[in-house]
Amino acid sequence: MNVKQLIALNEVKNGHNLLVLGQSGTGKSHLVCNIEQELKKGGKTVAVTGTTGVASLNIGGITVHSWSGIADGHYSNDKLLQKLTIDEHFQKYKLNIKQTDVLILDEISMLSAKMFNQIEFICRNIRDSDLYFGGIQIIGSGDFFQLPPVPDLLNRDPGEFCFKSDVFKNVFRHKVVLDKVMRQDEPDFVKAIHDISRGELPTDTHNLLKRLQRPLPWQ
Ligand SMILES: Nc1ncnc2c1ncn2[C@@H]1O[C@H](COP(=O)(O)OP(=O)(O)OP(=O)(O)O)[C@@H](O)[C@H]1O
Repeated sequence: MNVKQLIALNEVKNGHNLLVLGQSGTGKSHLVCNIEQELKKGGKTVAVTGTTGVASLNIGGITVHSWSGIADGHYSNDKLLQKLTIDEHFQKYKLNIKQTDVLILDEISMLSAKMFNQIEFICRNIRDSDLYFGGIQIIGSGDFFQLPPVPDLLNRDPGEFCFKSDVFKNVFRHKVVLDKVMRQDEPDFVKAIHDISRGELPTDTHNLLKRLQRPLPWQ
């Protein structure tokens, strides 16, 4: 692992909630897998979750929706809590919440504020605690310049970024920004990805993209 990744791992080992940010290819998923292994070695129960099926598969986890029972978000907080308390079909989710020491939320940029708040609410209440997430250690990882949450108006979720939630600000007091792209080592290409992810197109990036233009094979 590189220096920033090691700093992040250390923060986690010290028991802090941690937000890991960094553009595409900076090694966020790589770090998450290492964190999982290290914590498991130390005897912790770690839940590795992502916000989409593909993101979860990438890190060998499950979606946070299937870990927690929030499904597509159509339950109110009280209804979901009631289901987790008395519905036998929800006991596996209740067990997840009760038994987990560390919850990893990968690709957190796609998790809406409403979903984030609901997960926090059920964890706190099921674990009967005053602490955020009922004291589960939370590791969020992602890049808010990548995909945003999908609005779900049917379930009254406008798709606000989770960082807009006050809970988010209080939960993530520790943050590490990974800044070394590990996936590519061509500086021009790395810079181009950085520019484009921020919606910018300076002349050098524009020229690089134009240089890559070629006719499609069937043209
Ligand atoms: N410390 C490291 N040493 C060697 N290879 C690394 C290291 N960290 C990451 N990598 C490699 O760099 C590549 C990109 O890493 P990774 O997929 O974790 O990035 P990411 O930030 O999650 O990217 P994205 O945001 O696109 O999902 C992977 O092939 C990974 O194995």
